[in-house]
Amino acid sequence: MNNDILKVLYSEEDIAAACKRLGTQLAEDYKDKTPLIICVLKGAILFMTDVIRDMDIYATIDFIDVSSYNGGTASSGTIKLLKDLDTDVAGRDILLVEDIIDTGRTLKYLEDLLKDRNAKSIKVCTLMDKPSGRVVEAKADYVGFNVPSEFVVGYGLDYEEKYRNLPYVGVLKPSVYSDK
Ligand SMILES: O=P(O)(O)OC[C@H]1O[C@H](OP(=O)(O)OP(=O)(O)O)[C@H](O)[C@@H]1O
Ligand code: HPA
Repeated sequence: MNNDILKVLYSEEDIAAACKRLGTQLAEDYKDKTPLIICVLKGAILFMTDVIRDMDIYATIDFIDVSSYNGGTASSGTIKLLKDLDTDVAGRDILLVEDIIDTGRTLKYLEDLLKDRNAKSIKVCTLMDKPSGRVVEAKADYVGFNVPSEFVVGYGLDYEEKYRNLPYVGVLKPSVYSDK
């Protein structure tokens, strides 16, 4: 699997430092609240489980599974809700945890859903933000890295459902795509 990687963008050490920085800031900002931390599956699974370790506050967690890339490198434009939350979000302070914001469509879909369900507040923490990909307006409150205009994999992010278990974020060799 490592042989498919052209270059590493963010190493394990880079990611650990970002998690510590963000987790510490989030703990400070939410110290007087008990937020509901929502992990957006599947991509955010590694990031969410790492960043919450640096948050010494009371919080509850839940998971929602939405998909629009269907394993490929481009957004289909249609967000499918694959698994809904178990928690009632009405009146809750929500922290959405994402791996990446690209076109912004997923985030817009989730924010609309949470507003419809009367969440008290909604903030967004993303490991990566790719502003060059934006199609709809979407903004994160906490960002680990601003990424260049490249398709990235690893640390939760996939290509054809693979590479999620890489401990770093990188870019695939072109041959991985053209071999198909
Ligand atoms: O800003 P956008 O263009 O909407 O892209 C961001 C979303 O795309 C990816 O999810 P994906 O649909 O690939 O599902 P996955 O997390 O299960 O891989 C990623 O995990 C984000 O949730
Ligand atoms: O660059 C990306 N990589 C993997 N999944 C994604 N979903 C949106 N952008 C990306």
